[in-house]
Amino acid sequence: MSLGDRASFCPAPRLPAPFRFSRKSSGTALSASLDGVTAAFLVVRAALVSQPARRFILGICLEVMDDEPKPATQLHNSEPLFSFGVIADIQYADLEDGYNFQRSRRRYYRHSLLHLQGAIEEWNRESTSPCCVLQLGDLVDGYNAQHNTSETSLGHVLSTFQMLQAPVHHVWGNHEFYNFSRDYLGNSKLNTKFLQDQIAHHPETTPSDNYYAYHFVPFPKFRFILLDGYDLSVLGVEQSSLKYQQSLKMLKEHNPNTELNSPKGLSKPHFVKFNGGFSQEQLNWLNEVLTFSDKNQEKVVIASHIPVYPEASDTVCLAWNYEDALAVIWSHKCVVCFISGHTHDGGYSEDPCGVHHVNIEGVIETAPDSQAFGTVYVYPEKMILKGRGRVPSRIMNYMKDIAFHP
Ligand SMILES: Nc1ncnc2c1ncn2[C@@H]1O[C@H](COP(=O)(O)OP(=O)(O)O)[C@@H](O)[C@H]1O
Repeated sequence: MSLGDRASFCPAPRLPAPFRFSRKSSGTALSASLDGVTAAFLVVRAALVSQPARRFILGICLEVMDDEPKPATQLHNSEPLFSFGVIADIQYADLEDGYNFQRSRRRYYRHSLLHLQGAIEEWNRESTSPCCVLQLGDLVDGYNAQHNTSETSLGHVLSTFQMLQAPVHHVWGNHEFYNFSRDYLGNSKLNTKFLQDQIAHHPETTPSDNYYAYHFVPFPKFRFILLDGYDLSVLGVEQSSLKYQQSLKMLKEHNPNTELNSPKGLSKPHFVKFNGGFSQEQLNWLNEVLTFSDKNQEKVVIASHIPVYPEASDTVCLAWNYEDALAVIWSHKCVVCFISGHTHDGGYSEDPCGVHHVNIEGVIETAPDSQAFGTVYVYPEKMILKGRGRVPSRIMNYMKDIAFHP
């Protein structure tokens, strides 16, 4: 990546002094205060130091600019090639407001449907219609199962989605599995695999039916990949199945707690029942698709319910084998961003290989007077996420140099 790419978004005179930077939008991670002189020094230094350090320093500068949501008009004034919508963790249930497990965040079960409706109305009003919407999982809340309202609630959410003038791609989250079995989901409207694209003469890029993942091309040279973060999971699968047994073994090896949803005392707190992982079979498939995308000089967007990059997420929310997913992603140069949900608090970080990890703030924990969704505008040299409400706007530049091989 040339200095020019980053520096155009990080001019020294615009750096506030002192300023605060954060690796996570929740503000719970690395943060520091630097004065303006130090900031200017860092920018100059960035041109001189090694590539990884340069990326890190310039990444900080970019994040400083990204901390405040900005209107899209201030970010870019030419027409995008295309755009797409993102929304996460709607978790609808016809229930009074409640709280998360720690009782630290209010959950607006009923209002989440109105938030979705508001998002759809805005996407439909956009001058450039989004080519699609990525629904990042947890569409209906697990409480529906206890109230016998799983199908009714799913029906309400899906009929709301029918107002959308663009196709929606559904990712599956843990709350899908609290309500439905994997077999049920596969036969439901939440299975949007029929929207996948096939790559002629490359059968290795066709996903197997053992996991719910696929890829599609919304615009020439741009490929979107939906991943199944509950491919290895004890949720939604028959206890007699081999996958259940393997998943339970993996979970228990890292989590000795009686309550497997509890991360208490764990050195790897993401080994909890409400997370899951990627099978080697799915990772091999991902590797084949990314290999094709590299050769075909494509830019790739990956969508998953569960995040894979610790700096951008609450560590308790990461995929069990997030390191394996990162190793595949980092061995290719085509991936621009990894967009996920699950954390509800959101988060962002650019990793050392220039992949932007974006966790979209959850609708379910969004107060009625706010919003939580976004539109990503795709340009030849970058993507710009225009966040609404508590979703911050982000600039995601493309890497121009070769892939980093860990
Ligand atoms: N620290 C914890 N200890 C025990 N159970 C937990 C803990 N955190 C979450 N859970 C349980 O895990 C499940 C998923 O938690 P929830 O907060 O609903 O997930 P999500 O963030 O996906 O909405 C719920 O049944 C919840 O009660």
